[in-house]
Amino acid sequence: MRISVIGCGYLGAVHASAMAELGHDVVGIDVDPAKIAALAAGRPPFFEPGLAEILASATATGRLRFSADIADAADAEVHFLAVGTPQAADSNAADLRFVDAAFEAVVPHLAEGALIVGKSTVPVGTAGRLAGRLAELAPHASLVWNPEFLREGYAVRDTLEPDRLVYGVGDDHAASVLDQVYRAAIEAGTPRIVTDYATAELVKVAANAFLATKISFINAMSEIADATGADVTALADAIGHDARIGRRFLNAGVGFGGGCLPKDIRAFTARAEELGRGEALAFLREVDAINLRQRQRAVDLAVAALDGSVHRKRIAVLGVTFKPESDDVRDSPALDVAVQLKGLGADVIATDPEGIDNARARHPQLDYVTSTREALRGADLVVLVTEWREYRALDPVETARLVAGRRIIDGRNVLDADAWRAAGWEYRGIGRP
Ligand SMILES: NC(=O)c1ccc[n+]([C@@H]2O[C@H](COP(=O)([O-])OP(=O)(O)OC[C@H]3O[C@@H](n4cnc5c(N)ncnc54)[C@H](O)[C@@H]3O)[C@@H](O)[C@H]2O)c1
Ligand SMILES: O=c1ccn([C@@H]2O[C@H](COP(=O)(O)OP(=O)(O)O[C@H]3O[C@H](CO)[C@@H](O)[C@H](O)[C@H]3O)[C@@H](O)[C@H]2O)c(=O)[nH]1
Repeated sequence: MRISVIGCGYLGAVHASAMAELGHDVVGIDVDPAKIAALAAGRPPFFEPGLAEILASATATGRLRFSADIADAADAEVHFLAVGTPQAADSNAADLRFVDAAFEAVVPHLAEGALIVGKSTVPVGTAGRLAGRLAELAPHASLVWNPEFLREGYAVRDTLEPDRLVYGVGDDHAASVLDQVYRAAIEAGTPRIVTDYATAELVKVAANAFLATKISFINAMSEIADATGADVTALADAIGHDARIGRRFLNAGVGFGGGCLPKDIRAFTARAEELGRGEALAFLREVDAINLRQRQRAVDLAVAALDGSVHRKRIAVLGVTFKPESDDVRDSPALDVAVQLKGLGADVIATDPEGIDNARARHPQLDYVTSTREALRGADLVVLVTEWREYRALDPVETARLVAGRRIIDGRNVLDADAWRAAGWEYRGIGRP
């Protein structure tokens, strides 16, 4: 099929490349000329495992093109909207300016029978509003909301082999067109839920609210574990054996960040308040508060490890991205911890395999080094805040030779506490004795 993907960020660039990989004829559109130039040259503008390969092969065949001119999307049968919906500058609500602008920009170019497919995460009610506007401006076209559930770090696989497909539709025709787009996944048995706009929009934010709640639940347990000498990782293993609970997303630590979970639970809360149902989601405020407290707890542990003051102490911060296998530093707990330590007067040396450029652009006041050894050399304290494989694999004996003081805070509970203590380290995890 002929497809356009409007917005080529973390979601859109992967979606465009994956659709071309499936054999569709795709044009990616973005307002950022630098991003378009990189993508058109077959270079991913961000780090995402597997993206470089499918981007290069699809651009080489000519099945995947990029343009900054929306008119180049005119002959597409299906237009995916994948622009950002960040938190508004002055409230918890989602900023829908980019969705509205992209929608208004594509409408004049819609061919007879064209389909607009919303992928961005939006407040419930947005699709209904846009469908009303489409009926006025281009009654020959229709709209579907098809939320995206990919995880950064696994984005290519999640797009090609999703857990489920959700279509919020206004008519049956739209669903059959989208079935052609996703034929490969449907034939492979991917569950497909066809529903109304509001339900589809809610499925997305409900899923993220549930995941965020699960993480904050275990982080709340980690606070109680710290107060009682219990071990939150053993607790998570034990409750996780109950299939109704499940072990995944029960890793206590510095908490969740990124361009999705934090802003999505806030936008969901704000939308519930607009609907006069703020109380129903009041618990999400607590989920957010617990999450932010985890960052403070890591900072407090650092201060305690250095006998009450980090001032002028050299602290190696391992990781700046919000999770491993991504260069994304949006609302990153790791970067937040580094910035807070710097604010307390520490000499922070931060390192990360992929995130340094993005981190430096946001927080130029920190010192960054690309080599882990260089970050560790002479450190009074090591703080592991993003669980990159390289950091999980650190050898306590070898690491001890590099540092000035054998103190480590494991902000992701991924190290073998016994092994580190045996090598003479003062080890502190989150909710671990
Ligand atoms: N990142 C993820 O893992 C992920 C997963 C699922 C859903 N989402 C949702 O997808 C949406 C996009 O997220 P993202 O992380 O890709 O954001 P992003 O900021 O990385 O990308 C958004 C892109 O849209 C472009 N853009 C803005 N206005 C435009 C316009 N009028 N026309 C064309 N392009 C325009 C921007 O230049 C940018 O490249 C959000 O709603 C997000 O919540 C993201
Ligand atoms: O047990 C856990 C699991 C995750 N995290 C943290 O939670 C954050 C989010 O992780 P993850 O959900 O894997 O990353 P995202 O790529 O942001 O993906 C989420 O947000 C996307 C955008 O909406 C959705 O599409 C995905 O389904 C949803 O998982 C990261 O900071 C993780 O470190 C924890 O602290 N403990």
